[in-house]
Amino acid sequence: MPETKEFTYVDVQSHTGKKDCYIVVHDKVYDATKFIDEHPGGEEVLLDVGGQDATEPFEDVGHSDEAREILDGLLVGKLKRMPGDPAPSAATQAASASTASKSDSAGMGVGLYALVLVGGIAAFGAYKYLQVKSESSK
Ligand code: HEM
Repeated sequence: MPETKEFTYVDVQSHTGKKDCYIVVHDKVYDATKFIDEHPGGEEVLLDVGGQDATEPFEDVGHSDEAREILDGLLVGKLKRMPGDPAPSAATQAASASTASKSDSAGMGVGLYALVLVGGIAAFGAYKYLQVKSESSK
């Protein structure tokens, strides 16, 4: 069962060559060796991330489902994080940070609507109040 095989970051880091290239995406370890020559995005980019966490560059490209299927086929195991490893969660964090900022701006949008709504209600209230006042002063 290849999925259950665990690699430390140090294990992965030793597979950086064109004939032996492991990459990490979302904490899973993939043997990209066979795919290097076939990669539509070129072999350079894969060699660049050989032995490293490629979650961020992989996701940045917006790879298709087909690309993800190919990736699944290259799975050799999962990453076992050790204390002191470069935190590839930085990539995950960056990804979640951008999601967070996206939801933040969504929150802003909702806040803006709420503001317009509250402003509208206040204006309507003021209008009614003035109307009643002018009625009573007649
Ligand atoms: C083993 C991991 C990877 C697999 C299986 C893979 C697979 C693919 C596939 C199938 C495509 C064709 C378009 C698509 O279906 O989305 C593609 C395009 C591309 N990939 Fe990857 N990719 C991998 C890793 C990476 C990484 C780490 C980068 C880093 C920058 C990268 C950069 C690109 C680029 C720039 C394209 C666009 C090429 C073009 O449209 O001219 N890929 N990849």
